[in-house]
Amino acid sequence: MATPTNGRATTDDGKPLLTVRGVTLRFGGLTSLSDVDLTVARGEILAVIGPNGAGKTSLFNCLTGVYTPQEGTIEFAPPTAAGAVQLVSGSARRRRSRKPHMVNQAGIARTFQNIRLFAALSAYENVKVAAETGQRTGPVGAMLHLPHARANDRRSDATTEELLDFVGLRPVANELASSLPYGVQRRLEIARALATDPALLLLDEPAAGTNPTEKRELEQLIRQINRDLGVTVLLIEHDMRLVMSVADRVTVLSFGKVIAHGRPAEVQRDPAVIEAYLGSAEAEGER
Ligand SMILES: Nc1ncnc2c1ncn2[C@@H]1O[C@H](COP(=O)(O)OP(=O)(O)OP(=O)(O)O)[C@@H](O)[C@H]1O
Repeated sequence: MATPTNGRATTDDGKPLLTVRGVTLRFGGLTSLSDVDLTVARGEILAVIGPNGAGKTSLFNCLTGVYTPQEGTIEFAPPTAAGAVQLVSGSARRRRSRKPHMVNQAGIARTFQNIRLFAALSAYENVKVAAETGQRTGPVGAMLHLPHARANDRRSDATTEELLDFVGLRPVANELASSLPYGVQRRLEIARALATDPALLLLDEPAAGTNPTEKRELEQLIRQINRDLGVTVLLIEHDMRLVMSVADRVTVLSFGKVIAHGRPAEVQRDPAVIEAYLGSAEAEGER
């Protein structure tokens, strides 16, 4: 594979990779995120948890340029970049936010709560399309089979094959994405995100809809991505067993606010966290 290099574990692991400061996102009268501060350190696995509607996906959408928060800044500092990249910046009157493809070029890749694969393409093609996005071959170069276009094509093939091996999907490389079982599609989506060589991987509920065996395999895969590829992981997940087992640190959101932050065991016994989850369970029961 054109081995991921952006996030390779380095001696400066622990320095901030992503810094979110004072982010507030409103939809009309509804405040989805309220003055959120969060730091993801290079090399770690950070989980963001919280009851339904707490603002977790909104946060991912702010990080990836889908939404522009009305307040706050987001800074990304991958080890390979000369300086920090401002993903969200600007004054109250003039907000600036990088577009999703620019966020990806900067070194952030994501998966989605509802899987978004190219259903009519094979598993192989899904990953290869992503591997090609980072390359500079234009349509004319590709059409004329120019030498650099052929070299890029070979590189994309190598990356695709190695990533499919990495996630254990080489045997289904030629199957249509839509024909694969749900848990396999989730792994494929992760391989596709990794093909863009990210320093930071955002996983939005990767265990949703998977069975217990797939959950265990996913847990292992997240660890391998972090340890073997040196990719920092920011994870949204409802499955507490998975969160408690893979996360180095956990941030808890409730009604758009950060209510707790720390090591998994600390967060688990934090009264504010217990209250937030109990409250949401009671509200569910009342429906
Ligand atoms: N595009 C939007 N327009 C209006 N409101 C929105 C929009 N996106 C999110 N919201 C609202 O923002 C709040 C937070 O939603 P969000 O999806 O971020 O929560 P979540 O923590 O990811 O929830 P879940 O765990 O159920 O996925 C909710 O009240 C939601 O209805």
